[in-house]
Amino acid sequence: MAALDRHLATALARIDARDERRRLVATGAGGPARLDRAGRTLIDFSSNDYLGLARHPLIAERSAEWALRLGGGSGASRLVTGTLDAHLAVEARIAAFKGAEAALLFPSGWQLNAAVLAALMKAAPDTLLFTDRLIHASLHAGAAGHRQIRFRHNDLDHLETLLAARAGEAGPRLIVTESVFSMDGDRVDLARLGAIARAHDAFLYLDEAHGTGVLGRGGAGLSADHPGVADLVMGTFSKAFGCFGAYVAGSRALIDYLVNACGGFIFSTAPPPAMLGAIDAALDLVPAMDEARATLATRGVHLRARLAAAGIDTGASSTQIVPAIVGEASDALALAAGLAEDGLLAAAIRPPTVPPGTSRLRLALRATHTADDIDRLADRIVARLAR
Ligand SMILES: Cc1ncc(COP(=O)(O)O)c(C=O)c1O
Repeated sequence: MAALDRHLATALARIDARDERRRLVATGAGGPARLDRAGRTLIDFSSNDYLGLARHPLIAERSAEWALRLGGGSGASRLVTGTLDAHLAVEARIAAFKGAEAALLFPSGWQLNAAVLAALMKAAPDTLLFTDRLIHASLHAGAAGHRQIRFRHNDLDHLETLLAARAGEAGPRLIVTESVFSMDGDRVDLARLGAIARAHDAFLYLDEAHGTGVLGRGGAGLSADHPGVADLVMGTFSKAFGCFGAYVAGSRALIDYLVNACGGFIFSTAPPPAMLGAIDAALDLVPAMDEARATLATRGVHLRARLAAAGIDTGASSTQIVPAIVGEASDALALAAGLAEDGLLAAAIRPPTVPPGTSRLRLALRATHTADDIDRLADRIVARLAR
């Protein structure tokens, strides 16, 4: 056993002692908004497949068709021989979908944020980096090595105060936030944020991982309803799009810079044809899914009303992500375990993912949940918390 192995074992033992050991559990498909686990079918309130597209036949078929026609792998990075006509065609479709000059594909949203934010900071290391307190872990990875000036979550007054306090300092300004926050389901006030960014000559980086496909004109995200406000918009195809991969959209100059300076793009093999085919099919489907988006919004309104009527805090949620905030980590874990007995899968989210005292169930709704599914969930949460 190498010395490092002993450190790994010690670290794992510490995780065990804190009761925080996580394990991978195999999960199978179990029908619309259902999944199979350990021989049982559960109603799934944990996945991010908001439009129910992950098992859509058109996505699976086109993915298979492009793999059969173009191959299983791309063979090299995009700048060497990895760029196919299909990459350029899909990127042109994404740019049109987002109303942007240009777009670039990445293998995942995590990799994109980690690589793209780092590349922006590299262009001007004296950049003042303003970040919402609740930005995703991948954005922290991108900001590594740089001081973040963090504003209270979605508190734009606080952001303005911080920007004003540094008005005399040198260096460009960069604001990083999300359109829909993954643990709270609340959204940013993009019109006001845009005005603040303009007033302070700040570049606005917007993560639309949870907004893409769900919000905005044709599901193009919140930014689609506020053209020109964000300088850079990223999103992922792994959630509402039901497939995999991620995009960054913005000006031609921004995308050209990333092609030339973003290490996570340059030194990574080009996304494979199967991924491109799946995204291409989802781009055919998503803009036409206004009815599914309306159903999803209605389900959220109904669930929040049911939980509020029972005195359960759902925070500032206004989207398909509804937290049921219960307080202590042990309470959230007990509630999730109880719901699993009832046939309902809902993830318990605890510190450090959320602040202490705000442990919760993160309820992720889908257009394919029925009204009865939502009522059953609300009934069981209310009954279990009343015990
Ligand atoms: C806000 C946010 N950004 C980025 C990501 C990463 O996206 P992906 O799952 O495609 O890696 C996630 C995924 O959980 C997310 O919630």
